[in-house]
Amino acid sequence: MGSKLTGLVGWRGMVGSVLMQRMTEERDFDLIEPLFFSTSDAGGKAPAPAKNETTLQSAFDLAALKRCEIIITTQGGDYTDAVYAKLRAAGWSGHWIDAASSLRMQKHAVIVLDPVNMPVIGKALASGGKDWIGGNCTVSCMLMGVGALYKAGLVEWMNSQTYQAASGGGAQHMRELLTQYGTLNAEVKTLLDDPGSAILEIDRKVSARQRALSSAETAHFGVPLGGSLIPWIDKDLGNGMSREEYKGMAETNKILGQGEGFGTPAVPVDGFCVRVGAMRCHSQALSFKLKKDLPIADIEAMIAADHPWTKVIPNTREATIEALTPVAVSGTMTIPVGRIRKLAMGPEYVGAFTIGDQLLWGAAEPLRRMLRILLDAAQ
Ligand SMILES: NC(=O)C1=CN([C@@H]2O[C@H](COP(=O)(O)OP(=O)(O)OC[C@H]3O[C@@H](n4cnc5c(N)ncnc54)[C@H](OP(=O)(O)O)[C@@H]3O)[C@@H](O)[C@H]2O)C=CC1
Ligand SMILES: N[C@@H](CC(=O)OP(=O)(O)O)C(=O)O
Repeated sequence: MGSKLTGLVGWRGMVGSVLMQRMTEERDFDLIEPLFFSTSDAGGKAPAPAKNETTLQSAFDLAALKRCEIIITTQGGDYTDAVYAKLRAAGWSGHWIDAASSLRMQKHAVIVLDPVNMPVIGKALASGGKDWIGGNCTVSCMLMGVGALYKAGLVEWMNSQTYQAASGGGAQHMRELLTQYGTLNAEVKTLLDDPGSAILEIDRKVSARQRALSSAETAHFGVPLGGSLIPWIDKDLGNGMSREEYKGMAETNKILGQGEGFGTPAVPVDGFCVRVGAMRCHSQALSFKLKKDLPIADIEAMIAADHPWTKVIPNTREATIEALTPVAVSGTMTIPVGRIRKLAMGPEYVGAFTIGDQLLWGAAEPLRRMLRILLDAAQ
């Protein structure tokens, strides 16, 4: 083996660039023949990991796509909507690995997060599954942190309150956030430079500038995010819930192979999803009702033993502010879980706080690992 023709679509985007970086670090390109696609530069030069196929193919050319045994796309949902069904209708029976949400809840698709759901992936592989979709970043990062409790069947329900980074919106959203921070700083720079200036005057000027940000300055988030937050992410489902909040319960249960479509009860998962001014880490405060009263030490031990990337942070002020922040986690594969303690509601109620880099475990890494699973299975 070692030369499966693998199509890469979306490789120069933000998620795609992180995927390329991880594939290079893990030497995945040694195991495949990559074929690079583009929606904007067909005929151009493919990037460095290219071997024999050095010309960019059109990402809408079904004949070129059909040549691939595996296609990995991080191009986005509009691309998936435009191409996937046509490609299958044209008789393509290869493996489709996708970061977009479009196909996630379809019956034929598996949401991939192998440290959590390898048995679900293995079962689908054995029965001829071909569609492998990365989960919502918040859900994937949460399950990478506390999946051990779900796997042990301990969770009666879970409430989550998220603090989601600008990167979840895309590259332009990150730029907008930083530009807003700069604008606000510039507004009060002179006052900040004067240690004797009045803080309420600084606050007044910042608030006035935030409210005066133009539509161009808030083009991506719609309202100011720098120095503020936005308690709504993704579409309005019309039932009081945001689509991001809906994904919490739907995707968590589907990843675990339970609930609708699996003939078992779903674990209730609900809460609020909030955009904050972090760069690329999604943080979440979780409250569990467990099915039994377990000592905190046992819960910590289960989480710590689950897989190599999770790390229990002692529930102390020092350890928390050192290791349980987006700044500490950004760009790393570690999923810290801290603030683990019993809640006042009763002995079965447990709280935790977890953080994950939403471009790594939240987007690129589960796709990369699925590629490896397919390559291993073919050996
Ligand atoms: N952002 C996130 O946190 C997450 C995103 N996803 C999924 O991944 C999809 C892609 O997201 P993301 O990577 O943020 O999207 P990007 O906007 O960064 O990239 C998408 C595509 O835009 C085109 N593009 C146009 N201009 C540029 C430019 N200046 N630099 C780079 N690419 C450019 C590229 O296509 P081409 O080369 O063909 O022109 C690229 O593949 C999302 O739509 C979503 O479905 C999933 C989980 C998390
Ligand atoms: N909606 C996520 C990012 C994302 O792309 O999610 P999904 O893959 O479920 O569409 C966020 O804004 O943080």
